[in-house]
Amino acid sequence: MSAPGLPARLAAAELLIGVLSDGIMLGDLVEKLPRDLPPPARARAQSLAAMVLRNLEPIDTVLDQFLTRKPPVRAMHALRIAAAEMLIDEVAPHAAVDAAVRAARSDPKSSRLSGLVNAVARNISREGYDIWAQMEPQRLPHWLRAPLLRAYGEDAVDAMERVHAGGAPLDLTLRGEQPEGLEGEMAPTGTLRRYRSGQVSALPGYEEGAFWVQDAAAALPARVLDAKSGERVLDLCAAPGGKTLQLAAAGADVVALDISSKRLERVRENLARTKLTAEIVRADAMGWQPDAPFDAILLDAPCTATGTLRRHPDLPFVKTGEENKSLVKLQRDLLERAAKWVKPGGRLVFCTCSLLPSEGEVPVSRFLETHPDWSLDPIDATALGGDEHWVVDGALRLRPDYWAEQGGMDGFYIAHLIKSA
Ligand SMILES: C[S@@+](CC[C@H](N)C(=O)[O-])C[C@H]1O[C@@H](n2cnc3c(N)ncnc32)[C@H](O)[C@@H]1O
Repeated sequence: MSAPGLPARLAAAELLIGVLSDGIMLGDLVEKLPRDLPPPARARAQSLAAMVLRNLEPIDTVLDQFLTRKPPVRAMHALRIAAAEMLIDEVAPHAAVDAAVRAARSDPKSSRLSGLVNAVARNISREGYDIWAQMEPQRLPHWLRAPLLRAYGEDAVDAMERVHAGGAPLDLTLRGEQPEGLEGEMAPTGTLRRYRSGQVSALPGYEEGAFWVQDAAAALPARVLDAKSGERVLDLCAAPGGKTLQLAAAGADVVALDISSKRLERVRENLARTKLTAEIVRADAMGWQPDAPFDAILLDAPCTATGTLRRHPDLPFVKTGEENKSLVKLQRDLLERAAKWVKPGGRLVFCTCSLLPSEGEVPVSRFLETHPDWSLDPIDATALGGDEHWVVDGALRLRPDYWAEQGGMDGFYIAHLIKSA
């Protein structure tokens, strides 16, 4: 693979500064990159920054061998990016070293350090590979590692950390047939998985709306709900809309509700591109009331998103775990409200892309204890193309280390609840 152009490298360094120094999420930073940065350079910048964040701890350990003290931030990021390119992305060493030196020189704040960047990057190209081979994957932050150790044990957490280091493939949900020229590996659950990154909007079938980006695990809640043609279904907390599209593609009469106008724009764009329809409602679910009850509700509640670290390696650097408390209350309140909007005999899927039991198993079991008119319908994972061991106490407990050899999957908790008739 050749080294990316200078603009992509400089943009990657800006992204790293935004996450590590300013505590801003990558997604928000990418939106603010210069408009004239071409899409391929934008995509490359994002993937370089993500690669560094996923492996920051081991990359810095390698760099420590060649640095007597930490250089200023821009030179440090030039070196981190060069190390990631050489040691992880298999970029030819001379190209990565040259690009790092050019990046350092191009900025007045780091140009006087270009000699140091050159020397250290060359050292990595000679000796870094052997050191890298000894490195353990980056550890999760304590606020997350501790509850995951309690929930899943050390081997599972180690396995999750190994998968996090490798990032995520591109997963696509197909609207219908696989478009001609769109290559990928069909996962047993029906997701098309691509191992090469790149610009999604340039893929065959994108313009025609033949697919949308959605992690294999994130595609399962709508399949569990199994909406039928003509059913009135509420997608509660819908944006950016992957599940809305699935429900609409199944022929359901979908109301897609979310509090965020900005995120609902993405739902509108996705619906327009895929030529699917849904009624969009911008509202706070805590104050909204439907005109009539629904046959089924899919509640994808806001959560810590700790199941998505393969795709969001910035999260451990930006979040502290403090968010969990208010989210847990919101999840409980949303479930309580949504339950009232389901017809007798109707169904509700509650899911979160969290690995924390406090955002999955706990609220659902409390809900069932206090609502005798509701019961848990045990999920048959094999009918979805999954494995039996994904089911714990009748619900799907998906983990990033499942399908580890194929790039893993998002962590998700998915429960199927039925209201008595
Ligand atoms: C996990 S995301 C939903 C992802 C979406 N279901 C999908 O598949 O693309 C959670 C969503 O909940 C929304 N949200 C948070 N609080 C809300 C509230 N009080 N009422 C409605 N939506 C809310 C957020 O704006 C966010 O879009």
